Amino acid sequence: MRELTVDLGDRSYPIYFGEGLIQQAGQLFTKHGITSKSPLLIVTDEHVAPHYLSNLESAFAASGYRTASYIVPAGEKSKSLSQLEEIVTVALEAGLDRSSTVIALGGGVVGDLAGFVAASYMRGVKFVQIPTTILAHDSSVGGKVGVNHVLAKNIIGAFHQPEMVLYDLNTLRSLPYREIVAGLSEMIKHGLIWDAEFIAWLDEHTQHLLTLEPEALSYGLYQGCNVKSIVVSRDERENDLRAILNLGHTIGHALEAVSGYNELLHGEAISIGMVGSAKLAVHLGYDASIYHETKRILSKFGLPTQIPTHLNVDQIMNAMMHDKKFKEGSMVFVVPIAIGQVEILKDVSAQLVRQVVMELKEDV
Ligand SMILES: NC(=O)c1ccc[n+]([C@@H]2O[C@H](COP(=O)([O-])OP(=O)(O)OC[C@H]3O[C@@H](n4cnc5c(N)ncnc54)[C@H](O)[C@@H]3O)[C@@H](O)[C@H]2O)c1
Ligand SMILES: O=C(O)C(=O)C[C@@H](O)[C@H](O)[C@H](O)COP(=O)(O)O
Ligand SMILES: [Zn+2]
Repeated sequence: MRELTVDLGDRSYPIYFGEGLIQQAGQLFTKHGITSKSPLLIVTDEHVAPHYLSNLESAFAASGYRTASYIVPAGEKSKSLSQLEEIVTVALEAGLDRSSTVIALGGGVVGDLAGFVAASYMRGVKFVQIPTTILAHDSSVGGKVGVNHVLAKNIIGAFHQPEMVLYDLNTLRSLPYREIVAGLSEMIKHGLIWDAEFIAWLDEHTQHLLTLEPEALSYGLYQGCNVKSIVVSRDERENDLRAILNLGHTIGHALEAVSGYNELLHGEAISIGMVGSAKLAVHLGYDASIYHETKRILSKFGLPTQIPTHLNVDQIMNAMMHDKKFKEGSMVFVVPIAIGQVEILKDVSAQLVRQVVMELKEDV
């Protein structure tokens, strides 16, 4: 079993990576002092529940914990205020109090939603992440939780760190291939923003990752989480450095919003966004090799690098104006300046971004 610590002083927490951790969940909760007279509330989704919910419930029962559970529809549309309200109803009916714990069993959608329930129920209860997608190596670490608004992604939310993260690598075996590919997009992002050696390793192990070879998968997830936890430990509330984790997200979030949150997967949208940021860097005078290398590695993993032609440029530009990095009329963009290194540029011209979006549609 691999282990990492997210270093946040007295709110530090462990990430455990291993096979069969769901079966050990009750023991790990007890080891970490998570006790509760009320039931633990497990939030999951309709694809994950049939595979893993009863195993998790049995593991808790074997350690003397009672559980309640709630299953949301799968997909981005469940990151909504209406789902949050449904879960709060279940929490009240099950008798959760201020000492209770909410558990996310699923991908980033369940993690963000359940985390926001934990952040807001009775003004905050404990939270544990049990990620079941590759993408969730990113979403389960760092404490960003929240839901979407029809006009903008993740616009209602909070920072609420988990007590721990239990990454049971066996769960990844049931992922559809498209979700494996999309999840690897954020792993590549962690290399592009911080670690050129990790990009070289990803390049070498592409097939091992796409086929879920156990040692490659475990190391890739570990190193992705390692980059994320270093950044979060240095700037938990995104005052400055943490914005680098947003590489590709200004364009990517806009693409998700204008396509109705059901066409592009998050990792796919971020892949296109990262190519856009690299293109922007070239327009700003950085070396063209950054763009070619970014596009090459993403394509090698089978990720999209072009905006679907039917999406409207004006709508994409409007959606970008709702980005949380858009401050006082200025577009803030994270751009790669070398492989493994990015810069946060304030005051990027909207005209130039528009040109990049148009080029991304035409694949020039
Ligand atoms: N909070 C953060 O820091 C952060 C970071 C990155 C992404 N996110 C958010 O995460 C979300 C995307 O996460 P995601 O890609 O995990 O999406 P997801 O949670 O929708 O999961 C992807 C799909 O896989 C299914 N699934 C999940 N685990 C499975 C398993 N083990 N076997 C079979 N099917 C399984 C789900 O039901 C869903 O259909 C987005 O909303 C994004 O904004 C948040
Ligand atoms: O943790 C972060 O910080 C990130 O930016 C990680 C992103 O991959 C993630 O998609 C995050 O939810 C985006 O945050 P937002 O503040 O732009 O909504
Ligand atoms: Zn993301």
